[in-house]
Amino acid sequence: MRVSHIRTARWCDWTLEELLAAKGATRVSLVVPARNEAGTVGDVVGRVRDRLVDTVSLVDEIVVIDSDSTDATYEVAASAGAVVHRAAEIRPDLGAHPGKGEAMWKSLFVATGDLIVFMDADLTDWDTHFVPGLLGPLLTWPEVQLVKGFYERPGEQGPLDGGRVTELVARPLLALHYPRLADVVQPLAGEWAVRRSWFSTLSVPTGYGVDVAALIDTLALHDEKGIAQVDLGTRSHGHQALLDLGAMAVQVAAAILRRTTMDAGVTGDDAGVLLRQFRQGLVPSDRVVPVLERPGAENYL
Ligand SMILES: O=c1ccn([C@@H]2O[C@H](COP(=O)(O)OP(=O)(O)O)[C@@H](O)[C@H]2O)c(=O)[nH]1
Ligand SMILES: O=C(O)[C@@H](COP(=O)(O)O)O[C@H]1O[C@H](CO)[C@@H](O)[C@H](O)[C@H]1O
Repeated sequence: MRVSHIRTARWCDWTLEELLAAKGATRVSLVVPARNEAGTVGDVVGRVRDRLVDTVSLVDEIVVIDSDSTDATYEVAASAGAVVHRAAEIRPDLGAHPGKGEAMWKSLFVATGDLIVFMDADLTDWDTHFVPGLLGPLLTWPEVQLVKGFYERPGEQGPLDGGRVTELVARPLLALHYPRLADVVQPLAGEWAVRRSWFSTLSVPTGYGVDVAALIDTLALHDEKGIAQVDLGTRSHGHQALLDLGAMAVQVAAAILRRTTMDAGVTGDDAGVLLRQFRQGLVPSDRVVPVLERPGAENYL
């Protein structure tokens, strides 16, 4: 049963020449949120700079938002040619929170693009065609506000489908509450692109709920026609431990449920969900998982 139709393309549906012609005076920012990614962020920045900034002018700036790193992420990204900002130092009057979504929200105060392409910093198997692929629909289909990437995920035991949180949390909750998004192949993909004018109106979860929240909010206001997805080929990334993915799952579930009538039950600046996990049998290990959301950045621009 086909429950929805999300317009789907392949990254190679547009040539670079076509995209450059469609781009005209539109500004494009690549934004990379990065927390302790000194091992991979230099490659992400360096290759995009080499292929899409220095050689052709598809990307106008590469902005790395250093999200409270304790390693050399800042220095590595800067020497690879990115404009680097520490999330906590952007608009200090607005406070600072940990998390990927916070880094992406704060990027709106420093990135200058009309179009923003987000890419994770922990990519290991990827290529620079991700960026033109994600820009294709935004540059050529005016009704599209948000473009989601999808890909095959090669694994040691053959291709993996979605990641663990994708398959066990996001997809089941979307099937229950947002069946119109069932066609979205990778709802949590960190590689997506959006019009600044739209993203800056959105409430943004500070943690890992950011990606799915933007998808749901785009559907709510713009219907399926506001969303496109692009096949980017193959992609591999670093993996977190299962217990850490438990915290990601809380944030993804909170972002989805908050958008239904079933609020996750937490509000306010110190909002957090107590997650009790068990290590070595019966040893409880508690953590408070932040599920805070930032109001649309346009309120502060
Ligand atoms: O507090 C955080 C956590 C993650 N990230 C970045 O968000 C992206 C995706 O996060 P992560 O790699 O932790 O997720 P995974 O890919 O392991 O599921 C990466 O570029 C991280 O460096 C971030 O900027 N701040
Ligand atoms: O899909 C998921 O369950 C998680 C974790 O994936 P893995 O089980 O480690 O491959 O990955 C998602 O979230 C990440 C953080 O935002 C993104 O980087 C991935 O693209 C996304 O698939």
